[in-house]
Amino acid sequence: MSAAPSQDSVLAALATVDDPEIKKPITELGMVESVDITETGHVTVTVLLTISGCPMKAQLTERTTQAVQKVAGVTGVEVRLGVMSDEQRTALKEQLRGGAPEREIPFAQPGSLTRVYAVASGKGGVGKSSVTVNLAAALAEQGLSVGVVDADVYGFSVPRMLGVEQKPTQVDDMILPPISHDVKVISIGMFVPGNQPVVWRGPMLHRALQQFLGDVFWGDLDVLLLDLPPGTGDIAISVAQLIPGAEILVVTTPQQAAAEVAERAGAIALQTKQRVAGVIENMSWLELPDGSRQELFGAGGGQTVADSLTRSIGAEVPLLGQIPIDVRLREGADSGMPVVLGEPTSAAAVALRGIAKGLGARSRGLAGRSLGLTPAGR
Ligand SMILES: Nc1ncnc2c1ncn2[C@@H]1O[C@H](COP(=O)(O)OP(=O)(O)OP(=O)(O)O)[C@@H](O)[C@H]1O
Repeated sequence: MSAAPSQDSVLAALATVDDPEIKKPITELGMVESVDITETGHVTVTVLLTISGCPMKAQLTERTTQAVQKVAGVTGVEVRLGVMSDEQRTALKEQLRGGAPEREIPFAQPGSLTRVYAVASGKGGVGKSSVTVNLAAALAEQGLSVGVVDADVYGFSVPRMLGVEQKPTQVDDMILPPISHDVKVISIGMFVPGNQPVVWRGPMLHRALQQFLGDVFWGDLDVLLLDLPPGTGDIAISVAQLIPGAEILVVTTPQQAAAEVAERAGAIALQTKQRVAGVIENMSWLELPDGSRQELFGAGGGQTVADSLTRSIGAEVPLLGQIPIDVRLREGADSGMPVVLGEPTSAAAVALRGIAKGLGARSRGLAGRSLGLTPAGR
């Protein structure tokens, strides 16, 4: 019988295993808590995860097992997963940053001229993503430099709607976003394999958003649109923390029930002290062949939300536009060609371009911002 393997040989094998997310050896990250080796060569490794909801558990366990199995004298491997304490996590974060300050988010800097719009809705399926991609494409068509962050982690659909198939390119620690229809796009969907659901919790979502904003090379953007998940969840609060100057665009349907929920999504601005740029009503009516309008989802929801937000926030929240139901909008979303570009004369495209024109015409915000100039003669 061969001799039992040494701790060192097992640790050397473990040093070849990367954390699937951070891509650094798990030994360097302090994720190996203990290695127990019996006389018969059975190895038990305890690996600490940063959070309990880590989506890569199975992958990490498999790779760790494989690495240790290769060590001479190992007769069996068991990998146990634990979770780091807050102190261990803080130490890890500091180690990863190497003492450097957290990467700055350009849009949160006092001199930033980029207008950031967080597109929110109360309910899912009201057309938030469709509105986001069409506004982005229309703004880019106006000649503005536009970026979109698909932060709708549970229903990321922006890449498909913009026809983006390529992955972002990584240069050192910088991520270059793919560009489609002149719009720079980044989505959580580009970082999960296949069509897997994202099961991340608040802190991980916050970190992902922070990376999308700080590590992605956006260049000098005129407008950045963020497609938020429906509701009033963690991401909306993260946006408020990371880019306090982001303005909120609320999307609703005309339906009263949808409007009430949309109002709550908009009212979060009260707590986060953000500005609500306006309300967009989608699926307002269906135009019939005789030119008459059928109001499938009722009427008035958009105006109701705008009025009630105006009252609760105490500042004018306008209804920016009404977008009719248009099968060409849906077809464009499915084929990756936004309706504003593919069918620019359709009623939905005209309405969307009208809203984009209003948003694009607003000057890049300078009011109250430092120009970084020093008076001459000082
Ligand atoms: N005005 C419209 N006319 C026709 N179809 C529309 C319209 N607006 C949206 N749709 C379609 O409705 C569906 C839902 O839209 P979308 O995915 O944009 O909604 P969402 O609010 O972003 O949903 P989720 O929150 O679930 O991501 C899509 O199939 C889209 O093509």
